[in-house]
Amino acid sequence: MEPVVSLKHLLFTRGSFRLSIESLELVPKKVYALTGANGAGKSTLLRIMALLINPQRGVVQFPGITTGDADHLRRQVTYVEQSPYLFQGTVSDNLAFGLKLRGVARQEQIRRISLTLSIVGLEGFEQRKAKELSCGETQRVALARALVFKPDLLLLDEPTANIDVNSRPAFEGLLARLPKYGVTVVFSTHDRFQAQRIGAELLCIRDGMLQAQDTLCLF
Ligand SMILES: Nc1ncnc2c1ncn2[C@@H]1O[C@H](COP(=O)(O)OP(=O)(O)OP(=O)(O)O)[C@@H](O)[C@H]1O
Repeated sequence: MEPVVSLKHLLFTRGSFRLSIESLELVPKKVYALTGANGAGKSTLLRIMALLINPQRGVVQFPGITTGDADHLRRQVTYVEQSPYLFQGTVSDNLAFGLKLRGVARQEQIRRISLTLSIVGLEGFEQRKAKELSCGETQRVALARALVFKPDLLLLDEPTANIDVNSRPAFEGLLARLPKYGVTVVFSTHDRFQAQRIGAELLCIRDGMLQAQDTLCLF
């Protein structure tokens, strides 16, 4: 099976920090949990895969995504930050913004927004004010805002960090279901047992080095 993303001979340095990955291939429609201690390089790796920062050496390829050009590729690979920013206006406004920019017709916008909100468990939230949502709801809207583009690869930086323990199982269930919609998910977490609960494959980084994929991730 062709990987969604493939990293080869990657080296990224920033001051004394060094992220080095000889080879990593992520297969389609799977969930990966990226774990490791503070400062291990999780966010850096996600941002490299999101093409937001460039490594000094090595290649990041997307053989599983049929690309016309760099813009097309950026649309198929979406990244959600740990504390996502929703702008003022409704939930629907937040989801429609990128669709409008991409020239999606109004009726199709409405259809996709409603479908995506139901995927993240926020049916009927279209007209809710974005700034009046709880942390957990904000996180779901941010996820919906990324999913509405139907990405092939979804990169989430600590998506459950601001979600309380009671709401966490529902959010984890949501992450586990995403491959059903054709998405490959990579999310970072400090909770290595979360990978087990979600049925995600564990990717462990220690001091900027990716550990062998079946290694117990202790840090
Ligand atoms: N904007 C930046 N400028 C300079 N150094 C940075 C920057 N962002 C991160 N770093 C450094 O790069 C290294 C890797 O950071 P990164 O954020 O990738 O780690 P992480 O595993 O995501 O950490 P955490 O679990 O604390 O979020 C750290 O040493 C960090 O201090």
